[in-house]
Formats: sequence, structure tokens, C-alpha cells
Amino acid sequence: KVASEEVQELAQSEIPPPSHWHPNFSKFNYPPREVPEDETPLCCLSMFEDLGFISRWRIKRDTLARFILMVKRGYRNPPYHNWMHAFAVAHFCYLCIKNFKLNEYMEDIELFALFVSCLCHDIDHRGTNNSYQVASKSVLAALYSSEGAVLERHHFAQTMCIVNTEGCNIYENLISKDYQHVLDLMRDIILATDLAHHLKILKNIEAMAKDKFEKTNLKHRKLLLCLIMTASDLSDQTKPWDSTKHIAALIYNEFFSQGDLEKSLGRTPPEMMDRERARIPDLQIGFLDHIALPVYRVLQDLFVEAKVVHNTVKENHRHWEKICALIKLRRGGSCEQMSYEQ
Ligand SMILES: Cc1nc2ccc(C(=O)N[C@]34C[C@H]5C[C@H](C[C@H](C5)C3)C4)cc2n2c(-c3ccccc3Cl)nnc12
Ligand SMILES: [Mg+2]
Ligand SMILES: [Zn+2]
Repeated sequence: KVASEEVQELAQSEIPPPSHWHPNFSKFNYPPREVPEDETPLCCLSMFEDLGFISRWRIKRDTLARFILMVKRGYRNPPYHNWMHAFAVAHFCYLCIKNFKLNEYMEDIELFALFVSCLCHDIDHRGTNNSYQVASKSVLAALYSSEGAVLERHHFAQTMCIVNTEGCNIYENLISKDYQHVLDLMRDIILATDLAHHLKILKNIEAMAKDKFEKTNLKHRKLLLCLIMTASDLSDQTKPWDSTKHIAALIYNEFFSQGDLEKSLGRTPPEMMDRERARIPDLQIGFLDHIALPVYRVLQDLFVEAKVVHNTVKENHRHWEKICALIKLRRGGSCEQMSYEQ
């Protein structure tokens, strides 16, 4: 699925240092979507190298090149859940590992599994969510709906296909104990990207943050892995307004296309997926209030360095509030006529 010239070119390229991409590349305010898509595979190599994974886990350069290109090829091109989303998620995870010094909280193998899971966590996403899989009786629902987290089980299954593909197994030089462990970790982490699962464990994460985090407590480490994964998955909300404001358009483009599909099945989509009923600023404020802000608030409780991240999400919340106020001021002025330029 990946041309060997492309693999060789990536495998033989010199791996640039983080500063090559941007002076702020390793800072929380850097928007990774600024990296040109055709340079993202080489940028992934920079992150693997900078995190010390290539030497620590004895990853062969051509295996890593082939793996990254296979993962990138494994993504489809819906408006939001595409390769650039996965790349941005992996970049935020890279920032957390470096800026929170996660190697003092987690085992090396857990951080390795976490970073690779970020790259793979939405592989083969179709731009429709779990409830649509069940409603449309999709093949994925037939396979996985009994256990829930339908899409996430598929993303993990697709990841395993790539790991098991000749010349793509970046775990090939791990001792068998570590090999099985890293796969078990990826499964748990990718399944944790189901937001319904995150909402179920959020109370436990908040309780863990209240107590003292214990590195020796496996439950604490598992909860922290899930928190960093979700914080990375939502990290578009942590970037300056000028880059975040475009994300809503991508998400709702994807949501409204699903709503159109649901209508064509004779069903009524939820309001957030219905282009005739959805009020985007209200929905965004609701998502920030109920899902995003609690994530970055508890992240800041655990890591003082996350304060700047939580503040940026609050700043973006204020931008949406201003847009809402403007719409109300103009009354009749519907969302479509409003541009979100602030
Ligand atoms: C900006 C933004 N808005 C978003 C608005 C809404 C939802 C969303 O799935 N809501 C829920 C709300 C309840 C409880 C569960 C299950 C369903 C019922 C649907 C979640 C996600 C949103 N989202 C994501 C995102 C993160 C992880 C997976 C998929 C996505 Cl799309 N990433 N960015 C955004
Ligand atoms: Mg997902
Ligand atoms: Zn995602």
C-alpha cells in the first residue's frame, strides 16, 4: 500500500531536530496543523527521535518509515477525522511527554504505546460516529456493537493489521514480555478515545488528581494514560483562536454530513448533527463546558505546566461567548450569515 521509493526516501532522510520545524515546535502554543501535510511523516520521525524511542526500542529506520506511511495511508479523508487530526493529536502527546516530564510519572513502555496510539487512534474513520454505525447497521456495528466503542475497536484492529504487516512491525525488537504489554496498552488507550468511556472514568481521574499521584499505582498510571489520550484528542481546542476557529467548520461539516445520511435513512439526527437545527456557537460552548474544560482543568491540577493550556481553552470559550452575544444582538442574523472572524 506504500511505494518503496517513498519508504526509502523517508528511511534515508536525515531526521531534523524539533527546532527545524519551528522555534516553538515543542511549546503548547504551536499549532501542528501548520506543518505541510507532505512533511508530516518526516516530522513524526523528529518526534520519535526526540522522545528517544528509536534507540530505546531499537526500531529499524526502514520499518519505522514504512509504519508511519502505512498509518498515514490508513486514514480516509473526511473533513475532520483524517491524518492531519491524528498528526496533531500525536504532536500534543509529544508536548505532554516533554513539558510534563511524563517519564517521571509513567514507564517508558507506556509512553511509547501512548505516542504510537495517538498516531493510530482514528485509523480508517469514516466521518460518522458510533451511534451511526449501529443505526446504519454498518459492517463495523455487526462486528463490534455488542461491546460498544464500535469505531475504536475497528481503529485498534486496523492498527494490529499494520503491526502484523511484513516490514511494518516497529515492535519487532521488543522482548516478548514487552511486546505483549505494548499491544495490550495500545488496545486500552485506543478504546479510551471513546468519549462515552472518558465520561465514565472522569470522576476517577479527578479523584486521582485530588490524591497524590502514585507512580507505583497501576490504576493511577492507567487513568493518566486515558487522560493524556483524551487531552490530546481534543487538543485543537488548546491552540490560539486563529487556528482553533477553523476546527469547528471541519467538525460540523463532518457532523452535518452524518445528519444528512441519517435523514436519508428516514431518521431524525441529533441536533448537533442537523444542519437545519444546529447552532454552532451554542454547541461549541456546550462541548467546552461539559467535555473539554473539565479535561484541561484536571490536567492543570496534575501538572502546573498545563496552566497555559487550560487558559487558552478558557480564552477560546470567551471567543464563542462573544460570537453568541453578537448573534443575539443581531437577533434574526442566522449563523450562516455570521463569519466567526473576531
Ligand atoms: C469540537 C468538538 N466538538 C464535539 C462535539 C461533540 C462530540 C461528541 O462526540 N459528543 C458526545 C456527547 C454524548 C456523550 C458522548 C457520546 C455522544 C453523546 C456524543 C460524546 C465530540 C466533539 N469533538 C471531538 C471528538 C472527540 C472524540 C471523538 C469524537 C469527536 Cl467528534 N473533537 N473535537 C470535538
Ligand atoms: Mg476516535
Ligand atoms: Zn480522534
